[in-house]
Amino acid sequence: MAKEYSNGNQNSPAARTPPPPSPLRFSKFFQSNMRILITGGAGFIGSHLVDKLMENEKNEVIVADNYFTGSKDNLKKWIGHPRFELVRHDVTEPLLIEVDQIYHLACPASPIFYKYNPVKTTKTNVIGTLNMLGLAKRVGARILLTSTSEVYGDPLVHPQDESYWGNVNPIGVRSCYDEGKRVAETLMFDYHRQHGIEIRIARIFNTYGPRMNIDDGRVVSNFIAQAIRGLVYFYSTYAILSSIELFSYAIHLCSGESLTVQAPGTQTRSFCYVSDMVYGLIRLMEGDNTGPINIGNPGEFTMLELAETVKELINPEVEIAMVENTPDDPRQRKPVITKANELLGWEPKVKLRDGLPLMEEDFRLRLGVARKK
Ligand SMILES: NC(=O)c1ccc[n+]([C@@H]2O[C@H](COP(=O)([O-])OP(=O)(O)OC[C@H]3O[C@@H](n4cnc5c(N)ncnc54)[C@H](O)[C@@H]3O)[C@@H](O)[C@H]2O)c1
Ligand SMILES: O=C(O)[C@H]1O[C@H](OP(=O)(O)OP(=O)(O)OC[C@H]2O[C@@H](n3ccc(=O)[nH]c3=O)[C@H](O)[C@@H]2O)[C@H](O)[C@@H](O)[C@@H]1O
Repeated sequence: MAKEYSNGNQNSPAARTPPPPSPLRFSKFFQSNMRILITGGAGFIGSHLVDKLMENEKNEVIVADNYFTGSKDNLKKWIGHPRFELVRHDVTEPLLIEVDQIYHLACPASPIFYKYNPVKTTKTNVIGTLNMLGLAKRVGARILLTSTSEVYGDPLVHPQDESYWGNVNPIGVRSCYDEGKRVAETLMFDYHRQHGIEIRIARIFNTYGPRMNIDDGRVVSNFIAQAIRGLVYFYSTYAILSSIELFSYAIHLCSGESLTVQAPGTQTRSFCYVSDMVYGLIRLMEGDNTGPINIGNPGEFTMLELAETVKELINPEVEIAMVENTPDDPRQRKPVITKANELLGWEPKVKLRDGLPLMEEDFRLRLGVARKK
């Protein structure tokens, strides 16, 4: 029987019937494993999601990624595993594959990277999402889109709940990402209403943790790398010139890296640790709600507060420098997570002060800088 959808195309009830799952699922000899596609699975959040989903022996995980901002390194522990496959694939091209669930993450997330080739970013969000919805429709898979708090733009409502429609510049340098994700959300709901596709939309707020690209450009990864690199210079100089400490310190101040706070520094963000995020995404995929649902940590910090916290926890010697900002930078951002709480039973567990040191360990390892004894 045709399923009823509140905003569906009333002229075509047949079009609203969800597509049947692949007949393979009912085959006598077919394994009952859940086949899960993660687009963008070689990236920061995607690779943590892979780790979590691979813990369940009933899951087969397939990653499709073009490695623009992701890396095989993030998945090296799974390469060769019988329940894991890695495909070099650009989502702007169609993908023929048989799966039960699709976590659609593919899209550069750091402003530096999504602004690098804005036309490609829009294509990834629009054509890429269209292709993944086409795949979901063909095989009857459930699809989750990782949308973003950037759909709220420079919000005039604070904090932001899901009913807020946002304040987005449609022609600015960030629009390829913000408007791209907004169209991606539109496509998700139109496929849901028109074709009965099972959809889930997560609006992710700034997420941080191990495996972020060191030169990613996002604020937490920048500050941690800058704090550690500041130390390298200080400690190596200190080691060579230990008898003239003052001279060494002066060189450090002149040449070491500073924490680059983009002006005015009073803009706020809310930072969610990656394990909390992954848990939220899985809860959303497994639950009954389409969303959109905010997933983020409501703890709100100015960028100056974040810099002070990184300085205190990682390198009390590092300087904080005020630098020029980029256009259209949102001035405030904090999620209302009542929906996630009530509908998914989800809330974040890791506080910023606990998450930053976990990330520091990973950055030290990759930068080759041990903590000073
Ligand atoms: N990290 C955050 O704070 C945050 C916040 C809001 C939304 N999100 C969303 O979550 C998702 C993952 O973000 P992330 O922080 O892990 O970013 P990331 O850049 O580390 O990962 C994105 C992945 O997508 C891949 N990719 C990019 N374009 C592609 C294409 N055309 N075809 C195939 N693969 C492609 C990249 O190579 C990379 O592996 C993105 O959709 C992003 O918009 C992230
Ligand atoms: O959570 C989200 O929805 C979005 O958040 C981020 O976008 P943004 O908040 O601009 O992230 P950052 O580049 O980390 O910037 C955060 C703030 O830090 C500031 N910043 C950034 C870098 C830096 O070195 N110093 C600094 O002060 C920026 O001006 C900005 O105000 C992500 O990069 C997007 O992918 C994501 O969709």
